[in-house]
Amino acid sequence: MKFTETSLAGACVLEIEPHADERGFFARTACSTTFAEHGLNGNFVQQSVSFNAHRGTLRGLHFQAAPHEEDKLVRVTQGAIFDVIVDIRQGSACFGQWFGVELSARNHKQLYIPKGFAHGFQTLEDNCEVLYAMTVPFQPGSGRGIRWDDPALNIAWPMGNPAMIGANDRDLPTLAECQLP
Ligand SMILES: Cc1cn([C@H]2C[C@H](O)[C@@H](COP(=O)(O)OP(=O)(O)O[C@H]3O[C@@H](C)C(=O)[C@@H](O)[C@H]3O)O2)c(=O)[nH]c1=O
Repeated sequence: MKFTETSLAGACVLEIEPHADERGFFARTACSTTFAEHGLNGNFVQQSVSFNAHRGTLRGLHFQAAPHEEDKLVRVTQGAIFDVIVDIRQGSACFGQWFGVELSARNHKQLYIPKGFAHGFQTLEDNCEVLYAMTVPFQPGSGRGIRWDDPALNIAWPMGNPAMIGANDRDLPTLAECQLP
């Protein structure tokens, strides 16, 4: 696996190193030992899938409140998304900054998102399937969000206004209005 740190310290883009032959290829997508060597937590306790029928669908920006903050590893098994993280670590030099990367079934890239980040994505195609691995179990009631169009964040969503967005994501607070972990 190739690890590339993003502009937001601690968050990494991971690329596979395929062993190719006439059948196709084999590649490791996660390894707790290798992750630890890069300062990442690879001890995932849950995995979930998100299916999105329509291009332009937006989910986010989400995080879990303390003490349930989670590290996440995100990848796409069908279609393509623009995946976004926002640094919400109080005292961080990058607080309030965002980073985005295209994750697709074709490029096999993954985004490692440490605790202290809000996360969201916009689908770039119809029928996108997104896989998440998390280091902390889902805690009903601890989910928090920041509005996708917070002017202070100024995220350049590639498809513009969401073609679809969940009811819970329509009226989220801005980062400045949020109670942070
Ligand atoms: C996130 C989550 C939700 N659920 C349930 C709660 C709810 O009834 C239903 C749908 O949940 P949501 O509407 O919150 O799903 P969604 O809006 O897709 O939430 C996800 O958004 C992206 C951006 C993330 O980063 C994820 O961590 C997660 O927050 O699934 C679980 O059972 N386990 C989970 O881990």
